[in-house]
Amino acid sequence: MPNINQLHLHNLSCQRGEKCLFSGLELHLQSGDFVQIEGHNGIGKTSLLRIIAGLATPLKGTVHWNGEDIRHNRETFYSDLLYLGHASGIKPELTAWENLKFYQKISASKQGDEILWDVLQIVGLLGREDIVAAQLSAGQQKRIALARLWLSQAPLWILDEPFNAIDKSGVQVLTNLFEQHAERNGIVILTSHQEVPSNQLKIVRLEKFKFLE
Ligand SMILES: Nc1ncnc2c1ncn2[C@@H]1O[C@H](COP(=O)(O)OP(=O)(O)OP(=O)(O)O)[C@@H](O)[C@H]1O
Repeated sequence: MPNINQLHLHNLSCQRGEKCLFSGLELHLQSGDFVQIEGHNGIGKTSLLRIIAGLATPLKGTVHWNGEDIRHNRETFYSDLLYLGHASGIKPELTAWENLKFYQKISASKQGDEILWDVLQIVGLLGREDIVAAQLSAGQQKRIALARLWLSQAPLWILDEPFNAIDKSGVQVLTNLFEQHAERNGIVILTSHQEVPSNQLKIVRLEKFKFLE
């Protein structure tokens, strides 16, 4: 039986510029949770994801991963985390294949090339693997970035708008992957401006924690 992973956000407040966006945010998540952070444009969804990923500092509060404050335990936390932000993080001068190979190398994966072909097929880029990313469409570039999800061993996935530029069938394939990841002891936290076709999804409404002046 694998250990249960736990993420605990305690009393989080966030300030951007002069403005306090949210305060007193409490959230306990554990393996099996597939969560969407919801709220209107500008409420602070990206800011919250960046705080959870340790990329931004909250005004107040803490993020604990498996009982440890992420500020005191960065190495373990980052090896357990896959964060995909708005920017795709792919290298435009490399081909789709080279981008995946590069990711495989930096994540010290022991998997061989075979899985890269499988993943290229799943994300619909087989046959386009030799084209440099800069010459692919926005949706195809996004698919290269998302292909990392199939190569990742990290239990915690934090995904900012993973469905942007992705067509309807792609949204379904990704949603199925997120459900499977949660079922396999993982945690998925995402934002999305489109509906997520899953009945396993839990919604966290950021309005509930909006800072009222
Ligand atoms: N670098 C920055 N400096 C100051 N304020 C910022 C900065 N980046 C964002 N903000 C402000 O912080 C607020 C929250 O931005 P954030 O991107 O977290 O919102 P969001 O809920 O993800 O929005 P969207 O749905 O439009 O993606 C916005 O009002 C924005 O103007």
